[in-house]
Amino acid sequence: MITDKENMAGVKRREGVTLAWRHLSVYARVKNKKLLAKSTTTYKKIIDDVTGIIEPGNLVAIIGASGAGKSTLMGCLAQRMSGDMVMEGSVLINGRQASGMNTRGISGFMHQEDMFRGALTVSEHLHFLARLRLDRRTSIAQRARLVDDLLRQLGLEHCRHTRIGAPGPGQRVVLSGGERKRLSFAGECLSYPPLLFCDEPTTGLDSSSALALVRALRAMAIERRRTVLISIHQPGSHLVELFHSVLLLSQGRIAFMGSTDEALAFYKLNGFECPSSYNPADFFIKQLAGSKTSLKEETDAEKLCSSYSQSDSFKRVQDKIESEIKKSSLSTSQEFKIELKLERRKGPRWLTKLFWLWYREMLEVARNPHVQTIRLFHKIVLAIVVGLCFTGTLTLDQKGVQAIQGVLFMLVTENTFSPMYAALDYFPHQLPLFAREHANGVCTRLQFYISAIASMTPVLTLEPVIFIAVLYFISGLSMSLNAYILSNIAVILCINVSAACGIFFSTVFTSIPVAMAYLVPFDYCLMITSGLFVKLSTLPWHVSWIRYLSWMMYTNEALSIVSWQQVSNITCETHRADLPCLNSGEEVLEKYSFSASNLNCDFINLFILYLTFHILAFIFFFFRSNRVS
Ligand SMILES: Nc1ncnc2c1ncn2[C@@H]1O[C@H](COP(=O)(O)OP(=O)(O)OP(=O)(O)O)[C@@H](O)[C@H]1O
Repeated sequence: MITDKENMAGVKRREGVTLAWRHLSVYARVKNKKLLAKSTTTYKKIIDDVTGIIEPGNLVAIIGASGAGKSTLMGCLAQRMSGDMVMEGSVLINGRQASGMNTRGISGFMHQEDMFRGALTVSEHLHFLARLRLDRRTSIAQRARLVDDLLRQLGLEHCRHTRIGAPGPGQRVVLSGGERKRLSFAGECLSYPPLLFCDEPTTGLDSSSALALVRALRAMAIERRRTVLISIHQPGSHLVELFHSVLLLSQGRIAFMGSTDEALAFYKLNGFECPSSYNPADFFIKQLAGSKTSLKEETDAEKLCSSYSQSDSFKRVQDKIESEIKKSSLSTSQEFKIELKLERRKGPRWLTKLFWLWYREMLEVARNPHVQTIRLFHKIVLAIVVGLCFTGTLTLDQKGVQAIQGVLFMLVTENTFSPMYAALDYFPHQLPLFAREHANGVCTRLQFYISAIASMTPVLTLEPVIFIAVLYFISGLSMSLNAYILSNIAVILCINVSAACGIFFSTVFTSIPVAMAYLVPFDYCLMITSGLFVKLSTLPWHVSWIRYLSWMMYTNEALSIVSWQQVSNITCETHRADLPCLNSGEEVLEKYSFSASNLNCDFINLFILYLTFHILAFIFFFFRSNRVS
């Protein structure tokens, strides 16, 4: 077993915390959207005036039928409620009002549905979590030992180098359900938090895996004096024996809280005797899920809840809470912080976290090479097809002017639309996992956002470089080295602005189809004002401002300038004076309302658009992730 000394270098052993809650009610905010009238909000009561206490060294199980409110109560106690929930009453840690920051700082939360980055191996997942969550003074050797010990203790050693895998279409799940649960538990055990919440940890496990997991939880509670609260559907009798206490929940109310024997005695007192051959948990749930026989009559569950609120067991709970509050009033808030070891904890440095988050994202990109390979293959094939269409047409005469502008426009469109639509999926897809990691203190919103963008940038740089190289080579477009480099910079900026715009739309709208519905007309406006279809100086005043938002226009102008500014003689095939003839690159630029002096401005404007889209996207991401978490 790993000792606390090894776990947190320099940090003294934690004494454990007492979690209590008084008159706690939780409501779900339900918005009733109406088509033509103002939408209204109603509140649905999910947890109804509950009071309870859990002391250190105890493993307590919330037992109740499906929909009883187990997950909601646990989320509320752990201060990890979803944004549409409202809480009333108080949650106390060591007798003091718990704040979200304090609770999350000292607790771990194992969710009902596990979520991982499927491309990582079991060992990598734990190593990353250790780097992102443990005290910065934990040495590399200590971290490695901690991970090794956890893998051994939880029977995950045989799959330490196995990829976790991900469920879903086109994905492969490699770890079994039980291994995923144990891995999820291992992640929470890394820092051995004084408070551990596990929402349905045994769901989907066979009885022996469930037993092993609950035994590990019990051992953690006893040996390390941790406070462990789990919710469980229908535990087998061999599991019930392992709980120090059960919290029986029915429709958001507590029907009993205490040891299993006390619960059986309480039930008996209320006229419900558990047959000796029965699993107590099944018996409890059977009564809790009982239905009304008439409108006036109380259900068995309601009777039990009312009886419990008058019982001696409930009074004892109240007395314990009172005594906790009294004890806490004797200490100062500084002493409280010291008690929780909050002030001594030194999390990883901001930039260190950012680096590991970025590294993890890059590993995911590298581990999914087929996605990148398909994208690169698509680019190369398209560049070849476009290049072949223009072969032999890119001459310095009147027909060549149109062909060269066509090639340049292809560069713009190909590096605008596909990256923009591809980016729409990224944040909605990552948001649930981010919300969990954020609540567990793994990363801040800004760290997550920057690491995600930084991991996309290498691909968004490589793709246009390859596309331009193949297209220019096949089509035979000749230009100076300087012009070639500037073209690359313009197109790299273009693709990154497009992706930033896609990300912005994906953070504003909750669904991808809705985002697409708004993005398509926006694209058309940008394309029409890009300079190819209509002379910009002739645009009517009410739409002419759109071109200032059009990165397609800036890129088109920059590419046109670098391609034409050095050209001084364009052949005029016709000698008829009444037909227009472009004699120089300057005249070509003039035809499209472009000016050679705008080159630097185009680059700067592209960069400003890149920053603006990301800043706006981050603001929307901030508020949206708030709602999710
Ligand atoms: N955001 C919400 N809006 C409206 N109702 C909600 C919301 N979240 C939960 N509920 C309702 O609250 C009740 C309790 O839900 P909760 O998930 O806490 O139950 P549970 O006991 O954990 O169920 P299970 O064992 O099936 O996971 C359910 O009836 C559920 O439909």
